[in-house]
Amino acid sequence: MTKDAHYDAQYDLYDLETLQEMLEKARPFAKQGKVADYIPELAKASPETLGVTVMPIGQAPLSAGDCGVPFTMQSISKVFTLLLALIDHGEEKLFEHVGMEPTGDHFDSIVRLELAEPGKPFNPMINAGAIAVTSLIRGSTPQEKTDRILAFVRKLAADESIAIDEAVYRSEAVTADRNRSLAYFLKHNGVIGGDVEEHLEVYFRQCSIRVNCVQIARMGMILANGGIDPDSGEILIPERYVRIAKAFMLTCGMYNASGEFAIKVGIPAKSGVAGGILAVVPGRMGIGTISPALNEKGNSVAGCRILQELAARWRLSIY
Ligand SMILES: NC(=O)CC[C@H](N)C(=O)O
Repeated sequence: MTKDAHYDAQYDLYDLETLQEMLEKARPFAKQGKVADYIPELAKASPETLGVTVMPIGQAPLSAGDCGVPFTMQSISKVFTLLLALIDHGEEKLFEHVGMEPTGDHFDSIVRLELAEPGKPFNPMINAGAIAVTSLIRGSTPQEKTDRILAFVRKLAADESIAIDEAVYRSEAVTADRNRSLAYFLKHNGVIGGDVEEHLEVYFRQCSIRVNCVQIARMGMILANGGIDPDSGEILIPERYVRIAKAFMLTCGMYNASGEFAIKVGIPAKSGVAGGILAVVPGRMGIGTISPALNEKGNSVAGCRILQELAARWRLSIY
């Protein structure tokens, strides 16, 4: 682990009391947000749910609040399909289909697909870019592709019990006119090939993978550790691809609030509309938070707040 001039060993002592205190400080902020309802099944989530897990590399995890409550990954899954597509094809091929720049637009925006030539989505963290990335995942059927994504997620989380929430999957699949529009537009532009409905099926299923804070904290911890499982020493992801994923999380992971998040928190993170956030403190820890009430940009209000409090207390910012 590299330590900068401001670093102090005391920050390696992550204590449960601080975590609980930060969670309680963030709790009132949930009232400022609203649970997503454009996917009807997500509207059933309780806005009161609030949980956090911190998993330092090589140390026991610390959890506070509702860290065991399940939620669907939604856009957090975009980080892992990006990694799998990189493993499947390498970066040269991947970047033929998706760009490297933030957009400043909402996560499901379509506007730049027409305005920017040649219609390539700006980055893999917005819906259009993620659908393009998912279309690249190897496998001969949607089932096979989904199984590979699920196996990858289970391996990183070290939890074979992780499964797809079928109710959320169905709910999204029947209400996804906007994502369908994006996908067909991408096909028209030649960014994706093959059967659009099959790509969408895989995309909706990856978004519906059911996790909890402990599981996403472990996935974040693997990214924090450069792709190596500290328990087994196994390389789960090539380091170069982890760097690409972290760079995208930092610049685009919180969509058009990524700049604000970099200033207030300062660590790579990815949010999802079910209210989860996966955060990575390079060389130190993975963090998972859940609080379903979102701000207008689609990020969990209390989740961002917990991360902001923890970053200030434990000096987590990478800057
Ligand atoms: N921001 C998100 O989490 C979006 C994911 C959601 N499944 C969608 O495609 O709309």
